[in-house]
Amino acid sequence: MTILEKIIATKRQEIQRYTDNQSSETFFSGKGRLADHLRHKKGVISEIKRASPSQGDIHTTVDIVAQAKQYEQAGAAAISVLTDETYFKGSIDDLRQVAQAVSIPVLCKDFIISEIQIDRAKNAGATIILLIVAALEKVELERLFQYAQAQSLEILVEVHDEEELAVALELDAELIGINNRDLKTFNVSLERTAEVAKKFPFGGKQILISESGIHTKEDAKFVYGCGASGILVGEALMRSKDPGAWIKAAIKGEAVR
Ligand SMILES: O=P(O)(O)OC[C@@H](O)[C@@H](O)c1c[nH]c2ccccc12
Repeated sequence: MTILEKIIATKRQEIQRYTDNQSSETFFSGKGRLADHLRHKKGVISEIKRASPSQGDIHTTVDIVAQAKQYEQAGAAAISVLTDETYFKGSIDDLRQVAQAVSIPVLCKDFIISEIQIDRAKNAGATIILLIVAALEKVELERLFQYAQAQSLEILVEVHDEEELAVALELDAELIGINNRDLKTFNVSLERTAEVAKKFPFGGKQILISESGIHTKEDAKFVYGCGASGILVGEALMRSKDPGAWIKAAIKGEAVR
């Protein structure tokens, strides 16, 4: 069993137990669209990530609201919040707190396999959800994609290779993330972005986001140079003493395509 299969199996059990789905209050309005931001300028999607299966604990005691506000003040394009409890030590309440505290788009970062999770993300204040091509059958992916669209959510479709990119393009996804980390082996290489970008239809409505393993300003520059409009950064920001400075430097280091 790969780690991805293990996470999905756990998720199937977890969603049976969700009880907090009744909230009708949303913090949706006025946050804007990530796609609109990234169409005009390069951006950093800054992540709240307490722990991960590959790194173990990263920063479990973090004040997530203070961290999110620092991201926003530094000019982050959006904030990503890990909501998986078992493997990432996150929670839907983390997302709710962050969504209330900031006025930029908020991504619910989880392994979504059911509409229940999409409702829950929206109720907590997410404006973007993640759908991982490698985690879903094509019919499920299509169904969840359409469901999220109908809820006016933005959808980041995550791919890892050319074949998965083709699936994302078939869906007509606007936000496409290339995960530099292979969720089956945990291997990380920024070359993934370079490789998959060769097949990316630049100039159309699709927006490329490079995800994972971006640690330095040079890394950011490299993937922006491959054509990424956005980068998704977790660990480097969670370990940084000054995440605001990191974000500003990454934006400044942008390479023009
Ligand atoms: O911490 P990193 O290497 O900067 O990575 C952030 C983000 O890309 C990563 O958390 C991620 C990308 N896709 C995912 C899917 C599920 C969980 C986590 C992820």
